[in-house]
Amino acid sequence: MATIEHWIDGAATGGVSTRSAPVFQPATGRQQHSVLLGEPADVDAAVHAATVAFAEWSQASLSRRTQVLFAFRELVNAHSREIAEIVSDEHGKVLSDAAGEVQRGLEVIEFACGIPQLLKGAYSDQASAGVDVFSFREPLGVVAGITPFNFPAMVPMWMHPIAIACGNTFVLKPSERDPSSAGFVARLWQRAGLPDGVFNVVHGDRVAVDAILDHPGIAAVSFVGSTPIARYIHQRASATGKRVQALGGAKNHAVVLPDADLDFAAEHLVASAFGSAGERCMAISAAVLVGDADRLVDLVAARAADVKVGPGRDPASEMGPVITAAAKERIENLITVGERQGATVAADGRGLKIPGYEDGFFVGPTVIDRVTPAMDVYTQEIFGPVLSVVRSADVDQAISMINSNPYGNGTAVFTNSGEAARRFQRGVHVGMIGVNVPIPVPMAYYSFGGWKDSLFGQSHIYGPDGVDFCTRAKVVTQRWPATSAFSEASLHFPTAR
Ligand SMILES: NC(=O)c1ccc[n+]([C@@H]2O[C@H](COP(=O)([O-])OP(=O)(O)OC[C@H]3O[C@@H](n4cnc5c(N)ncnc54)[C@H](O)[C@@H]3O)[C@@H](O)[C@H]2O)c1
Repeated sequence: MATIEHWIDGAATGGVSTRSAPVFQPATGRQQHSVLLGEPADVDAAVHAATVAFAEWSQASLSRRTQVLFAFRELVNAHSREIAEIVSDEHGKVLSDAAGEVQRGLEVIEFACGIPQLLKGAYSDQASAGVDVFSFREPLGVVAGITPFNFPAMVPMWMHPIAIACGNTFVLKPSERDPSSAGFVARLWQRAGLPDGVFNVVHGDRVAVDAILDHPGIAAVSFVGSTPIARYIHQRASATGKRVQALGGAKNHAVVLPDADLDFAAEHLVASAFGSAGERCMAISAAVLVGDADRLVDLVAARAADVKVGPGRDPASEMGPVITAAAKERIENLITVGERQGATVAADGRGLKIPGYEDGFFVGPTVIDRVTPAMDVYTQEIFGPVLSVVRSADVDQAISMINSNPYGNGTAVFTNSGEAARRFQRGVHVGMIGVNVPIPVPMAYYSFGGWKDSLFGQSHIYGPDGVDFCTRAKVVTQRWPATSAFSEASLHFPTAR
């Protein structure tokens, strides 16, 4: 059985790693291969390669950087089907979802293609004082990315194309549950002409993560994953003086107001809650219903029962399995606890067996009605195909429910009232808001991130904020000729005109 290796300084390597973890195929429940678990010395080797490569890459002409990025974009596009197949097999999501994830990654690469040419500072005309004052942005050095299992191709692509476009070098620590696309992408970077050592992959668990967080050669850490780990990463990386952005988990509410088109709302609730088996940071996890809740619950439960669950590679499947046997057990257990705490199960996905895939980690679409904010199924991030229905008296109660929740990733409102939508947008404490659409999918050209426990660190990820995160400004004040008449006081403390 194959073992997935690290990618350091332009080559696959086992490094000093002796530990490995099994990688399962969620549809069959069988082990597909293993992945090496990196040691601190493996991280050190990757950081060393990235540091050496930084000397050349940070000085590469803007035209060269742009050409490499365009070539990388072409290669990812040409191999998008293969990347999607790797993702679908290891993660379990249906092939169309995996292909969609690669497309979103491509959009970030396209955004990154323009960065080298557009990376600008500012100029201040101080000609009267005989000086020029200008600023420019420089890359930081070695940037590390630590990523979750749920978008194994896309989330790393939120990070490395922008970091590399800005002139940094990169060390990626992907999720150990679906690690294979990282090495595939590394080879595409190499074929695109990226110098060896600029993009490296170290697989592993918390041992490799801690080695990254403590490594003095790493300037910045970008993390996406669950809230407890995001909080930990932010604290530990900050303690060692690194720039850090850490995106955490989510509990996304969608509020349906009485004037909304209920069929339309039901369709979107189902697509958002059960797409990729609910393993999306922007999945709607709680539907807050104001008004005719019974009718909407019936519509959603009927649609949930119609979702075709099966292996990701079957073109008929609309939803695949969840990532691990442990995730299946945790999700099913939460549903049972919800029932015990007084909720009613309107569509039940527990114990689902798919013919021919009896050992797969399948949980069917589940709708739990009459959930209250005190129940575990509401307070915990489920990260599975479960939609909780909470009934609310009015929009203000719904807003205060959302704001009392520690997560602040995204939310949505379904209504035909512009005034209610506007009140909702202004009132909620979250980072991404959908109006008559589910939680918006992040786009490449604007920065995004959650509020509260969904984002640690000030900077958001990708888009313009990603460029700021991956660079720092230098301000130059210069006087030519060196001997020209100049008054320091006139520059910094101009006298009244
Ligand atoms: N906010 C966003 O945009 C966004 C996007 C995608 C996923 N997510 C979140 O990611 C989570 C799902 O992904 P996951 O289960 O892979 O997250 P996770 O936090 O378990 O793992 C993320 C990364 O951290 C590492 N890690 C795990 N435990 C660690 C520990 N104790 N010490 C150090 N490192 C550790 C993992 O190896 C992995 O690379 C969900 O909470 C989801 O909401 C958020």
